[in-house]
Amino acid sequence: MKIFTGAQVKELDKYTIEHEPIKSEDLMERAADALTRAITASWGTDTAVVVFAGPGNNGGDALAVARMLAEKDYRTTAYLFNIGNTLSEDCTINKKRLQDCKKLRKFIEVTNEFDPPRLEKGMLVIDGLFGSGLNKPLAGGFASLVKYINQSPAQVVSIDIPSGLMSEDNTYSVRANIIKADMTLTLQQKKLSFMFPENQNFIGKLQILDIGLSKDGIESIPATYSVVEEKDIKARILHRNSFAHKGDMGSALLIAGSYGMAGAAVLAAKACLRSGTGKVTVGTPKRNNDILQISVPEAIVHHDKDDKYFTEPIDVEEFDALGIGPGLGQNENTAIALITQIRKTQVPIVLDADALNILASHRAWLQQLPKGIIMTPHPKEFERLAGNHYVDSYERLCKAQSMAQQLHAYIILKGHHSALCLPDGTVIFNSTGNAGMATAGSGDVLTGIITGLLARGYKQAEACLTGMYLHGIAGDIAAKEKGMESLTAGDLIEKIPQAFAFLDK
Ligand SMILES: NC(=O)C1=CN([C@@H]2O[C@H](COP(=O)(O)OP(=O)(O)OC[C@H]3O[C@@H](n4cnc5c(N)ncnc54)[C@H](O)[C@@H]3O)[C@@H](O)[C@H]2O)[C@H](O)CC1
Ligand SMILES: [K+]
Repeated sequence: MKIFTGAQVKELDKYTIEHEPIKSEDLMERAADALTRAITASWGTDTAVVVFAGPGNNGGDALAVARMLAEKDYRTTAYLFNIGNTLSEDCTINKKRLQDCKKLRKFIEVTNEFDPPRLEKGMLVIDGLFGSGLNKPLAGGFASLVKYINQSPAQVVSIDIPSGLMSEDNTYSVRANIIKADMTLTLQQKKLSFMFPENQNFIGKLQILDIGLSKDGIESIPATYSVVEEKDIKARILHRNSFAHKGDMGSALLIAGSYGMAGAAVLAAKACLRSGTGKVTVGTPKRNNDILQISVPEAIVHHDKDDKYFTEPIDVEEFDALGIGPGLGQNENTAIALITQIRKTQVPIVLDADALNILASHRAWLQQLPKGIIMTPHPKEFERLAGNHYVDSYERLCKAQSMAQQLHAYIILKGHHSALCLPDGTVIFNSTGNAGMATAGSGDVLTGIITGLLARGYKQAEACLTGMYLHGIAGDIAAKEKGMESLTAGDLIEKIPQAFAFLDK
C-alpha cells in the first residue's frame, strides 16, 4: 500500500474528481458516509457527540459527519472555527447543510470568543480541526483547545489525522498541542507519520477507510513510501522444484560470535538453516567450536585460529552469501579482519550488530563498502553509524534514505515498523511483527534469515523484504502461542516453518 504525502493526496483528490468524475462536495459526502459508518459501528445513539470542525476540508468532513450523526438520532453539537473567515468551499457547503439539519442540537460558529463546552465521561469528541492541510504546528487558541480536549475524560475520534500531527515531518511540532485520539479514521491511505513509534499515542486505534479514490490515480502517482502487503511477499516466494538437491539451494556463510557471545552465532545459524538454504557454515572463534557443533549439528563450523575473536578472513569462493556481525565483538583485530573480509567478498553481504558498530568507529570504511550491501541496524546502531543523534524517527529515516542512496545500500532500520531503505531512495515499511520481538537475539535471527534467503537465490531487495516479513510473521505466530512478554528469539526460529507455510498458501 502506497503512502502519499499531503501534497500527493491533493493531487489524487483532483485526479479522482476529474476522472471519475465526481463533484468535490460529493467526494466529501462519500468520505463522511464512510466516517459515519465507522463511528456508528463503535458508539451507540445514547452517546452525546461534540464535533469540532476547522476551516478547511477536514472541518468540512466533520460538519458532514455531524449532520449524518444527528440524522441518525445522536445528540450532536457542532463547533465550527472560522476565525479568519477563510472557510474552504466544501466546508461552506457543509456548514449550510448542517444549519438546515433540524435534528442537530446546537451549531456554534466561533469567529472570535470561544466558550468551551463541558466534555464529560461517556461523551464522544469528533476531531475535525485539521487534517492533511496543516501547514505549521498548532499555536494560540487551537493549541489551547487541543489541550482542553486531551485533558477531558471524553473519548476522541480524529478524522483523517489527529489535529496538530503533520502527515510527514513532526520535527517542529509541539507534542502537547496534538490531539491524543482514541481512534483515528484515516482516509484511503496511511500517513507517513503513522509509521513512527513516538506518534502511536496520538493515533490510538487506527482504521483505514476506503473512500473510493481513483485506482488509476493511486497506481500512477509514484510514492516514495509504501507498506508491504501479504500479496507482495507471496508473489516473491521462490518455490522448490521436486528434484532440488542441497547443492542447488545455496551455501551461506555466517561469521558470528566472539567468546561469550556464541549464542548470537547459534541463533543466526539456526534461523539461516530454517530459511531454505542448503548449507550453512559458521565462522567463529575456536572456543565456540563445541557449542556450535552441539547446538547446531546441521551447520559446518569454520573456526578461527584465535580462541576468542574473529581475526582471519574466510575464503568465500564456495559461498553464495555472507552474513557477518552478530556477537562479533569490536576487538581491533576483528575490525581489521572485518574490512578485509568485506573487501574480498564478491557475494551479497549482510552487515549487522558489531559489524555495524565497528564501521561506526571506522567511518572512513563506509566508502569502501561494495554496492548492494545490506545493513540491518536498530536505531542506536544507526545513529552510531551515521554519527549523529536524531530528534525523531522522521529525521532518522531521512538520513537512512540518503545513506542508502549514497552507498547504493539496502538499509533495514529495525523497529516497530521496520523500514527498508533502498538504493533508489524509496522506503518500504514492514507490516508484520509485534512488541514481543523486542528481545535479545531477535536481530540475530533476522540476519540469519536474510543471509539464508540470499544464499537460496533471492536478490537483495527480495531477501530484505521477504526476510523482514517472515521474521514478523514468525513473531506473530509465536506471540499468539506464548504471549508477547515471554517471547524469545528461539521461539521465532521455531515458527519460521509455519511462517513459510502461511506464505506458501
Ligand atoms: N483524498 C482525501 O483523503 C480527502 C480528504 N478530505 C479531507 O480534506 C482534508 C484536507 O483538507 P484541506 O482543506 O486541504 O486541509 P485542512 O482541513 O487540514 O486544513 C486547511 C486549513 O487550515 C489552515 N491551517 C493550516 N495549518 C494551520 C495552523 N497551524 N493553524 C491554523 N490554521 C491552519 C489552512 O490555512 C487552511 O485554511 C483531509 O485531511 C480530509 O479530512 C476530503 O474531504 C475528501 C477527500
Ligand atoms: K483531524
